[in-house]
Amino acid sequence: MNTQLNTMGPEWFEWIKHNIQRGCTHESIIDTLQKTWSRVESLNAFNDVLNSLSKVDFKRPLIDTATNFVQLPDCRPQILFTLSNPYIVLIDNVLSISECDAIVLLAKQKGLNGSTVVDYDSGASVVHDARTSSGTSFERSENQFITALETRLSTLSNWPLEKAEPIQVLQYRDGQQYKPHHDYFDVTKPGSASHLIRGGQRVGTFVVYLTDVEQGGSTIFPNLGVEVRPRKGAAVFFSDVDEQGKPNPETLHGGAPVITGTKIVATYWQRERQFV
Ligand SMILES: O=C(O)CCC(=O)C(=O)O
Ligand SMILES: [Fe+2]
Repeated sequence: MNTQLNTMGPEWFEWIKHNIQRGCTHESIIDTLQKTWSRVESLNAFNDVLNSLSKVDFKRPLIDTATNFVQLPDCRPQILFTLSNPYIVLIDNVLSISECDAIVLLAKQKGLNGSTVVDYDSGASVVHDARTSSGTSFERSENQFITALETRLSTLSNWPLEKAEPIQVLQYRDGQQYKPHHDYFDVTKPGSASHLIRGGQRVGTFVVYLTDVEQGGSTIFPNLGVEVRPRKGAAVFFSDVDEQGKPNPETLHGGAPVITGTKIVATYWQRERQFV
């Protein structure tokens, strides 16, 4: 590890770029960097170079909203609302009522535990009063309902399911909420590096409503004055990044407290690259 007060000079960035382009494994590049630099310095530099390479022709998940319905092989979701910047789309009939019930049942059978948030400094998952829901996560293609949901969301947004995190199910009741936050990782925070290395930035978020809620529980976008009320089987999608791939602070959003009823959602976060 580097003990002098050096910062990584441009020759290191060139070296990383050269090695990525000649096909070295990411692990081997990071291992070599760590012989001279700390883990966080190494991961940050590596992520910076990888990002600068992928931004040349940046693409993000997008939903085809040319027509009001999207014909998928096994269902026909309906577009109800769009906003261009930040890019938000509200889609109804992503899941049928019985599919919602099946996913809720499967999630409850697994057991719902206190939700966590990412600690900015360490990157660890920690329980925090900003997020009081409970939840569980499914492995990719864990069962027929999860596979159907992942396939629909990836087809709808033209983004392969390999570039997404496994689906999580969250439950909120009696005042539980998720205070406004961003889903993207703050690249200036040391705790982000260990997340970014697993597939790059979060570029798309789906929140799929698995229950109707009597009162409260909206997905809120405080900077936009937009509030999406939960509707069983519907989903809200938003791009966490702008057209250039830069994290978009206007995507600030939260889950408002549930006042009456139970809100259960499935979340699906999409990454720049394959999620590992
Ligand atoms: O519950 C919601 O409406 C939003 C959930 C959310 O923002 C998240 O899980 O990151
Ligand atoms: Fe979120």
